[in-house]
Amino acid sequence: MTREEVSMPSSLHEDSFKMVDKDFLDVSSPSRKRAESEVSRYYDAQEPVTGPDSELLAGVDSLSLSQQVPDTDVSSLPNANLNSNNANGSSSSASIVGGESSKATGGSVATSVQPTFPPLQRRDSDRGRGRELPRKSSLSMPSAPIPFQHHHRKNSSGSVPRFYSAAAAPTIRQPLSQEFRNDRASPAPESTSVASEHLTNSIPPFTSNEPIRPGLNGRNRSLSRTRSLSYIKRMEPELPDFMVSAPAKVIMYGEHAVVHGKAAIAAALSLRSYLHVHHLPRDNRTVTLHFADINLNHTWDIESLPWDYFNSPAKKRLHFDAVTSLDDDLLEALSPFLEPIINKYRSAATAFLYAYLCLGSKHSPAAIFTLRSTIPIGAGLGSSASVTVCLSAALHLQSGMIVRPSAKLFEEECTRQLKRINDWAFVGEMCIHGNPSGVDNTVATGGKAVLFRRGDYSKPPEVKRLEHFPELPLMLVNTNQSRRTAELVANVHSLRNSHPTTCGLMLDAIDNVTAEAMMLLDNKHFRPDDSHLTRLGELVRINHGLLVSLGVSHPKLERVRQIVDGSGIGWTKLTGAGGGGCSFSVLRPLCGPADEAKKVKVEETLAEEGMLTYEATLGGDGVGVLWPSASGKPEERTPITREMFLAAEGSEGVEALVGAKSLGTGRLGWGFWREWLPEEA
Ligand SMILES: Nc1ncnc2c1ncn2[C@@H]1O[C@H](COP(=O)(O)OP(=O)(O)OP(=O)(O)O)[C@@H](O)[C@H]1O
Ligand SMILES: C[C@@](O)(CCO)CC(=O)[O-]
Repeated sequence: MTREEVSMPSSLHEDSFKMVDKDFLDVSSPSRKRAESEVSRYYDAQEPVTGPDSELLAGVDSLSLSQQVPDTDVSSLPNANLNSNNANGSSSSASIVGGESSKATGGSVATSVQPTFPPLQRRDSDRGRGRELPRKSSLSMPSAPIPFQHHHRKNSSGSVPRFYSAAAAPTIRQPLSQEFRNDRASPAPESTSVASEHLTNSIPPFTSNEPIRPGLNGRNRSLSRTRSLSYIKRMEPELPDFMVSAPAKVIMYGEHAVVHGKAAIAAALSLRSYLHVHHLPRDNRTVTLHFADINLNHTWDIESLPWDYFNSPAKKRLHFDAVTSLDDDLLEALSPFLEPIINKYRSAATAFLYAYLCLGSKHSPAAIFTLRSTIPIGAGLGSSASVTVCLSAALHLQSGMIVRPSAKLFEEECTRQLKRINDWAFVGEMCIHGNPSGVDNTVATGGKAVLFRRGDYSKPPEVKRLEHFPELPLMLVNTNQSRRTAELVANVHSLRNSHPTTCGLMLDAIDNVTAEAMMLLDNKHFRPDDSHLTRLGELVRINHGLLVSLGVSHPKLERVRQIVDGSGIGWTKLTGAGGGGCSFSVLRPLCGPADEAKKVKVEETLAEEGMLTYEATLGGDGVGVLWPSASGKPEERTPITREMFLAAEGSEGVEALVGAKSLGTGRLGWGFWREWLPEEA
């Protein structure tokens, strides 16, 4: 699909609104006029355009779509021939469902950020965030065989789905992608794909006193080597253990409105989820999902999962498919396998199993997926998206469908891999949220900051990276009031249905706020001084007021606002879905000890009322990988085992053990998919 490129005169307002709303492109649209006059009034009140602000204005010219990555036709991808490999020899188009799935979007999600960033510091004690020590995996499987009866049931379109016997089901053997083949030829260890590394590592060191006999092709080998190799092969895991990680996010402007086709600005936050993937010996055919933070620990027998159903030509989704809705039949096929999991967390397990079955095969390696997160759960900071990005990245790496980031990974391929991770993280978000916009998983995948808009859910979103996103003085507050994103999103939908005109205007107003903020935030001449911060702060306050009117605030959030407003230290807004969870305040520059004292007083008051205060760093890296999960110099690599990961104490312990700050980035530390050369360790 070709992205609509709009050519407009590069004036301040026109350029800045390009990505915000199609309405803005129409110079006569009321929303465009409103925002223009707002912004003009602001700049008229500033210094003349020859002063420092002229630089600010000039920088706005840089807001354009020109950096968007062009769309890519999937047929040109090295692994586009996947479908033709199925057992029943069906043609490639037969196994792709939906015309749209055959296209890659080219959405630009990769970012350019500083290599490391300080972890978010909790101000209060680590209350309530202690982590479990290792628990024994429970092997619980549905006793009934795979339910095939639902295959005969009518689907939503009224047709009777086909029955797929195991024999007729295609066995999809994934071909080596081009990058994999290239990388195998390359001696550089950091450029190997997951699968190629597995091939080189899978033969263990061998020593024997047996006489050497000539083997095939004249090569020497011993008999016991042949015997022990088959034994060792069974006992050896197929792949080394590895880890992936993805950040939390803060929505600065536009939450909820973004679900209704408006734009939002969001940035990655320095809190992260970490997923450890431990591979089991080949003769073990189980997969375990251990979400340690929520005490979810479940094991499935790989071969008894409904592979035939997921791999059937009508249902099969491929790595490069952009799936924009969940398949009810597939969900139903999964339900017996999810029954043993408590209701509250079933959606998180669904997110895993759905992607596991779509992206894997009966032959997927046996593994334990263990997740721990430093992100408060259900608090508006995108904890669910961070988890689904980790799951998506891990499953793609495991199947060899993406390669690890390295200096040799050219920019287009990096963007393509990020897109795959993001698209499948969105599928996980659909399992957890129901109706996500996709902004959370997009930021958690690409990191730094984005302007995001999804007008048409059947099409890829428009994403613009905010290259110049500034370092902002923010204070994050967690009200500790739990809530569910899915419910709040549904509430706004029903309010809009009851009051379409009024709610429509409020959503337009939020869109205007985002448009104005965009001009300040994506500007290399932005100065976090009083005048620019005041402007941003006012927009924060206006956006919060509109969210209150949409009914997504909470008395505790209003209490935070009251305390911060009362002290005069900044401007406050809820972030994420609201209904509790977190707020953030843009802080005024602190001028001397009196201001400092006010801030300390605010923090104390909030702590007395049971709320946690964080100092946040925005704009960090997106999804990253630690392959293998080990630390130290090449000659003394120490594996980071699942047990060590589970035993790490609290968020600080996790950060100290596996955080990018402690392990570094580059070949021996965390690697991030970025569109620039990673730093070598
Ligand atoms: N650490 C975690 N371990 C396992 N599951 C998690 C974890 N964090 C989040 N989840 C899943 O995500 C759900 C919370 O998602 P929800 O969207 O309600 O909150 P959020 O993503 O933190 O907030 P928002 O969507 O407003 O940013 C949990 O119920 C759980 O299913
Ligand atoms: C409330 C919402 O806008 C943000 C949640 O972080 C929902 C979404 O965009 O999916």
